[in-house]
Amino acid sequence: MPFTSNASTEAFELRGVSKRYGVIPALDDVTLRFPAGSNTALIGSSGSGKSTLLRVLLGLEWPDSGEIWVDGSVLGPTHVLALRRRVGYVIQEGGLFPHLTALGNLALLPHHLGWSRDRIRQRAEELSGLTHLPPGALERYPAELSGGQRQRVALMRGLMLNPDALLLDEPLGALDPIVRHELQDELKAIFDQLGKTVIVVTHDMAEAAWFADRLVLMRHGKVVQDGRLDDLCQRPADSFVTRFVQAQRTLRGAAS
Ligand SMILES: Nc1ncnc2c1ncn2[C@@H]1O[C@H](COP(=O)(O)OP(=O)(O)OP(=O)(O)O)[C@@H](O)[C@H]1O
Repeated sequence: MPFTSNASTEAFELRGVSKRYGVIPALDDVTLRFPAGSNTALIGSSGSGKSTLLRVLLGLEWPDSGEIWVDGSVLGPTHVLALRRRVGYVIQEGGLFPHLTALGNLALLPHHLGWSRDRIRQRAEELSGLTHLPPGALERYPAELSGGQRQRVALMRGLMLNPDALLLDEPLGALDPIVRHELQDELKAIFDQLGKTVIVVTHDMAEAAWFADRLVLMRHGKVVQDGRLDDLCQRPADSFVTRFVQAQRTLRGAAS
């Protein structure tokens, strides 16, 4: 089931989705649509349910109630393997296997799907160009790469199978400000170039607005506001949105 470019079908949709861990509501009656080809940033305080939202879209967790729709069909256990091949998932600090080289990490899933060594290397080299991974880095182990290089490899791993969508959970959270800034530019260029459905989780509103026109702000498992940066700043849905916006301290503000 390829992701459709038909505007009437959403790439992903949550319909009244709730998920609890014990007494904690990680997602509380969330309804959201993510059109094919759209870029969305999920923001919110720690523990507001952003990662859980990505995980239920991938079938890594199942909602207690409500439905997940992917490309016009309800997501069920039988779709999960196919879905994993069609959706690249990138997490903070990459989640690379330390005992495998960068290429070994990239090769895992394609190898399992029967790709030849040549095809895997060719795809890895193509993606090295796209993500600006330096020559020779494919042969190195994760511990021999910088944080930024590891994150590039993690992104490449997410892109290996040319997925229709990318779900990124704090992909730049662990990087120093200069590398983070560089990778923000590169990721944005990659999103624009590839035109995939992208959902990115970040704590940083400026980064969220850089990646996506649409910002979804969450709190205690609920969507508090869904709109553009301007809407959140100029027309906050409630006092939490105002506090969240004001908490994003600018350097200029800090210096004055
Ligand atoms: N496997 C789990 N077991 C128990 N509680 C969990 C589990 N996963 C998440 N939670 C809880 O569910 C809530 C939502 O967690 P989630 O990781 O989705 O939030 P988040 O917004 O991504 O947070 P952060 O920004 O800190 O990563 C939190 O209160 C968290 O402690």
